[in-house]
Amino acid sequence: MVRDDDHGTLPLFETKPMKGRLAYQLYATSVFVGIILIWVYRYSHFPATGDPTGRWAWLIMSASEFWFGLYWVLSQFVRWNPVFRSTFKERLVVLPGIDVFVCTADTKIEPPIMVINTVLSVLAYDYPPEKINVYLSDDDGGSELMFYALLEASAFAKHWLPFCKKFQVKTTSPGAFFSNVQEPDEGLDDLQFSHDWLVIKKLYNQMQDRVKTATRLGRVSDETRELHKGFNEWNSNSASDDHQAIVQILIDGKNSTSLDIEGQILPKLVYVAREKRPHYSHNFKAGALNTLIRVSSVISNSPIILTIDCDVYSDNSESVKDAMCCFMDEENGNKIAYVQFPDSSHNITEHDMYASCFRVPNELEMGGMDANGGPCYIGSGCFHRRTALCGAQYADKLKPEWITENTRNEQESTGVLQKRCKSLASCTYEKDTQWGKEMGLLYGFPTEDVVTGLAMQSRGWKSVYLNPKKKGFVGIAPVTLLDVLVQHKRWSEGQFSILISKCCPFVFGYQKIPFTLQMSYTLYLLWAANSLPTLAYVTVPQLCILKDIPLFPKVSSLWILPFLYVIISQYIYSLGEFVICGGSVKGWLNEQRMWLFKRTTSYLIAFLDALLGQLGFSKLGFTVTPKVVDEDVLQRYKKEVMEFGNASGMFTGLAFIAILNVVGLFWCLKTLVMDPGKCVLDRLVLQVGLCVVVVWINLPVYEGLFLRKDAGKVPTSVACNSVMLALMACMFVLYSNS
Ligand SMILES: O=c1ccn([C@@H]2O[C@H](COP(=O)(O)OP(=O)(O)O[C@H]3O[C@H](CO)[C@@H](O)[C@H](O)[C@H]3O)[C@@H](O)[C@H]2O)c(=O)[nH]1
Ligand SMILES: [Mn+2]
Repeated sequence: MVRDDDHGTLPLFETKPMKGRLAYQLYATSVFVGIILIWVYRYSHFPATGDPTGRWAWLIMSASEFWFGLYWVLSQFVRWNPVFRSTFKERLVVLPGIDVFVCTADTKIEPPIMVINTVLSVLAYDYPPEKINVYLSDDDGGSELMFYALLEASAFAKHWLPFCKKFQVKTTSPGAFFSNVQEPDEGLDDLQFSHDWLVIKKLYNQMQDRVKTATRLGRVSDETRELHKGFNEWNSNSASDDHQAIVQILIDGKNSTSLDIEGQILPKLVYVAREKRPHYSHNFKAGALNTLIRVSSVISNSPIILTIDCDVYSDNSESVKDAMCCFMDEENGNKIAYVQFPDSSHNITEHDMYASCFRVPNELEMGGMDANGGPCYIGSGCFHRRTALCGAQYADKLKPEWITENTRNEQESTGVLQKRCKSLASCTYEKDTQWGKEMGLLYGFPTEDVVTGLAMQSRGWKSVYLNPKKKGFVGIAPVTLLDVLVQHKRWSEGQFSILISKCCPFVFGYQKIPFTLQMSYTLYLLWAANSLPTLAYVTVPQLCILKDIPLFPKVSSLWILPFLYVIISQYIYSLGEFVICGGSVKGWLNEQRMWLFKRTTSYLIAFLDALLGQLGFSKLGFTVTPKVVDEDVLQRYKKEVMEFGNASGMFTGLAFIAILNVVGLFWCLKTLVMDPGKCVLDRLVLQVGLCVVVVWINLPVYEGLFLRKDAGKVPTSVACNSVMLALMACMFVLYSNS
């Protein structure tokens, strides 16, 4: 650390509160008053007599609104007082070593060429190469494809790293770099750059062709297999769920083969495929990461660990230094367990049709969590303190050791070392140990990340959120509606099962983390629980229109005011918040649609699955999100045309709701025309308004149901089922007694 004689030690990062919070706090208080008035209205206007259907409906509406009110209160905890951090990289003097963990699981939906781009992007960090160690975990270890691709990457790195260094390239994923930076053609200064650019681009293309060809063929040629003895680890019996442990150090960082073309040392690069056997539970990504923690502890044992997914490349070569500023800060660094960067994607379309940007959480809510004790860990783009990740309690007095020793014996040959690592990657190694419980990533949840972050905070550590202008990490967002819904099912199920397990923030974090942080976590852990009230809100009032049962105050009643105030002001606020965070109005509308879609499908299934799981009836799974799709699907995605081309039950649910709301709207118009004396608009105005909003949100669904002809339309079977279900529900309500 820099010693400044006048000021003592200068801080390496600073924290700034968000401006204009008082105005927000006043506004939020007014909304809260509105919410209370709504609750009062529900309670005081309960229809004590009359139609039991009406009473049930009223009860359901009251419960839903009570829930939404409480959820709104929760959402204030991440909005009340967000903070933002910035770093002073130039003040850094000590640079600790770092181990980077990249996980991949399936060569079919996670193409090796994408994975090695991610690996190359971190190899080329603007950081001393002897301090970088990159580990790739291949959970598809039955095939040698990924190993082959990594071998190609290790050769290409010898050209790529000097190039990045020479021209201070920030986007160090070659694929992304060559698609962003077109060949420079002007200016004498650029002569050298143009020349090198062409040379490297050619090398990259050749490598890409070779890797893609092998991927397409699904195997590696015999000549290629001769190139490296590591290929001998695979034999004809290897299957992705049945193979021995494989550890191959591709770049050792010690000998003459670990130099780049300019004679500079290269970072270490290690391929790891943990042992897999049928009938053993492998604990998905959490298990993969724990294996890497152990293997890396023998080879490099760096004090800092970065975890990223195979599609998430580094887009800012300075992120390591940014993160180190937090850890190394004299005053506050000591208590930080992890530094989380936001999740962003490079394939988002203009208006973000599937709301994959997480705009408001990234730009605002994570800062709110940071103020409350630290952001949650979201799996990718997160730097950890090794000891904290391995289960250490935070201890005030303990000074961290930045220069750590690994257990590697200098005389030990690579072969012997690899063998030692293999035993750490075996199926049985974790038996009767604390791995997955007290040590490393926690097992038993589809969102191992969130629960592990919470565990670290509950051991007394803090975390920090860094969101510099130039994004640190960029991944791939799913490009079909079903993939998005399935991903959200995994997340919301994982989150909800944390809440109903012993890892709940109120139990796990009891007296360990601040109350405000417990509440912030709860906001996300309760995603799934939003499904029931939302489902009620888009079905019950609609069905009640058919029976002419009013569920909201009349236009002529003063009680309508709190409803209007809360609804309108919250919509305007949410739009404003979204736009300030960098979104468009259409993007916001898309977000509202996805919000409805997720709550009525993914979250509902997740809610039920999590409960069943808690009771021991359902087994844990992890559906890996596809990172590649067919060309015509991709074209539709680029044109922002929704993809329904799958006979999924989730789509039946969506279409059912869409149709029900149209029926409600028509019924109301029918009464208006045929029975003007009934004053439907006065009595049912909010209900009708609700139908209008839901219908409007669902316009793409009707299009997919009735108008489109392409392969992405709603399949006929889904359309028939949903229409039938909706009509049945209406009939049932219309012709039931009372
Ligand atoms: O058995 C498995 C399954 C997955 N993965 C890897 O885990 C990562 C995340 O999987 P993905 O399908 O891309 O899930 P996402 O929904 O995109 O991932 C988010 O959510 C996960 C938790 O649900 C976190 O682990 C991730 O970091 C976070 O980006 C990928 O690199 C996979 O290769 C494995 O290594 N082994
Ligand atoms: Mn992903």
